[in-house]
Amino acid sequence: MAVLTVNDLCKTFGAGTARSNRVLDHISFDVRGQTFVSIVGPSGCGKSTLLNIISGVETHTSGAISVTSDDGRPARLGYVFQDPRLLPWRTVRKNMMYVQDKDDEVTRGRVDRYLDMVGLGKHGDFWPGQLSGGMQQRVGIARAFAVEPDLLIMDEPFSHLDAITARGLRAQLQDIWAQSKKTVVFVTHDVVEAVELSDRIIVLQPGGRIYEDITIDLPRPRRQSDPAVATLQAEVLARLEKMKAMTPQVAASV
Ligand SMILES: Nc1ncnc2c1ncn2[C@@H]1O[C@H](COP(=O)(O)OP(=O)(O)OP(=O)(O)O)[C@@H](O)[C@H]1O
Repeated sequence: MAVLTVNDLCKTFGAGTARSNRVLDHISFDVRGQTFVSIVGPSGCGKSTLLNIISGVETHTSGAISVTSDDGRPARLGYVFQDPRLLPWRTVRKNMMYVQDKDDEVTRGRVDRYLDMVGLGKHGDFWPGQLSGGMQQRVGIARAFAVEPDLLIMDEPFSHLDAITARGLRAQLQDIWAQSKKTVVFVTHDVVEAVELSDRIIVLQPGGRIYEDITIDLPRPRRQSDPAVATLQAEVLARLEKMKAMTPQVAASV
């Protein structure tokens, strides 16, 4: 069943003015439950705008979008941003509990379980300021999964981290995702990252159209050192280079 359905979606900023800017142009796709889908594309192609529309902080100009739960209740969304936005005056565990509806034993147990999954089971009573940037982002990831969302939106969660930390977090994200099988929409600039993590990659092109919708059919867990992963990464990168060559104005913006 589709958790996210995007149907003929358009977004124009400043519609009807001299500065009218069409950012998403008749986009249609859906995301089935328990799949990990990445949205990639050059800077300015509308990735963040699409996420903002999915999460409801931005309106769309036309078309339709819906997020559904599997049991008919209002769909619950979870978010992981570039910056984990932890409240510095709350401990790690209290940051995790802050976004939960209930403060009962089941919820506390779930929060501790997700903290464990990201390797921070012993850090629940730490203050955010006592953690490294990578550890803070792990808390952000655990916090989002612990909400048990119908759809988890991740907006370039590793882009502020150094390459080694990001690689470790990608491996951890794969593990936590394999255990929880949440439906994820993940935005990234990084095709290599997208191939490592995703069941499917939707490539947006400048002007906000879907250029390609690529199925990534590789066994998990995937590691950078795996030749099959590296081969597919090279192939998808080559396809993006082709897109850039076809739209020369992109080259300057990537
Ligand atoms: N609130 C807004 N008002 C007007 N224009 C906007 C607004 N938000 C975004 N835009 C424009 O929409 C286009 C797409 O922006 P968006 O941030 O969605 O792209 P992106 O693919 O996420 O880029 P990046 O990868 O650099 O984050 C850009 O031309 C941007 O200037």
